[in-house]
Amino acid sequence: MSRILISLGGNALGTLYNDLKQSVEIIAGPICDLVKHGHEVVICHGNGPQVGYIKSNIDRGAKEDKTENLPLFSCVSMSQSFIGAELQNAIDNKLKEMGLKNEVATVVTRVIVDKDDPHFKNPTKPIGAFYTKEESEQLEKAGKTMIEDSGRGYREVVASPIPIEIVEKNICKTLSNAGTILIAGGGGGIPTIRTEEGLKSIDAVIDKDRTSVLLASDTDCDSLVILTGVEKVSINFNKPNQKDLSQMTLAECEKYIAEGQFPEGSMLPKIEAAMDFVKSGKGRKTLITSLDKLVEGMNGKTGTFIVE
Ligand SMILES: Nc1ncnc2c1ncn2[C@@H]1O[C@H](COP(=O)(O)OP(=O)(O)O)[C@@H](O)[C@H]1O
Ligand SMILES: NC(=O)OP(=O)(O)O
Repeated sequence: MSRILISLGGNALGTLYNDLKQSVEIIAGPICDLVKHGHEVVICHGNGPQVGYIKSNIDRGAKEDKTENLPLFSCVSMSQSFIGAELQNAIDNKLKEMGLKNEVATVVTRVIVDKDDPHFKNPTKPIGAFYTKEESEQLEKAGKTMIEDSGRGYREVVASPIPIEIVEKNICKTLSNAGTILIAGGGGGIPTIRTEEGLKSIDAVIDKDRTSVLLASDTDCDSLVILTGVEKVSINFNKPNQKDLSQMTLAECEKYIAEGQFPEGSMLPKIEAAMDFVKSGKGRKTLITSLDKLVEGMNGKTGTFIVE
């Protein structure tokens, strides 16, 4: 039996509400299967598309309907409860169907960051919708920072500081030790700084793969599985000479990072998180694969394993 941290990609969960509904259904079965076979599961999910949509709807409402505007960190909190609740429904229903008595809970999670983190000055986290080049140029003129995102179109990017500490780490450990299927650190957690007046949330979107490594350590997970939009990590991604990889050692990861094989706003944080997890304990591996390949990947039949 092992305790597995499953990190679910925000883009892999789907950009639209119906995509999200379908994705949570796809993933609920294999997660409950793991539980049935005696494993314990901790889930961390992304929120890139969802937090962008929440923020732009709130911005539009504030402009057109005279409703109040809300900070980005509030939108991160909303994305945690919104995605968490969808996951809880899908997992709960599957648990009942399989005759399992485990419970599932989402913890609203704040994550400490450094207010002087240089990432605040250099936005790298893509959020919201994908735009054409022309639309992106218009949005840049309106003050947004835009990037080209892995051949999928142009997206707004926001600051993504490095997560330092999960505020609710003891609660997460207690719930996990009690056999609860835990959903925490959603959207990378609500970015929060320590000030003389106390804790204060701050506008940014933390990378959930980096937060997953902290959560895995806080809840004593022995495996990390990163589920995203591709079955395998590649070199020369999206080029005619693309090569899909079944395994990468830490040394190979370093080499490919130095070659610029992994973009900052998408695959790079996953590889760096995977490497951090592998380094955190002897014999640890990280699996990166797609949402629908969790079982095959866990059986060693597909995906990319990052190993020592
Ligand atoms: N070298 C690479 N190998 C595989 N996928 C890559 C690579 N470089 C960029 N990508 C892209 O990165 C995506 C994963 O990043 P992203 O969509 O941000 O993740 P998430 O699913 O966590 O939201 C993949 O679906 C793929 O489109
Ligand atoms: N917060 C975060 O990492 O989201 P994505 O998984 O959508 O990039």
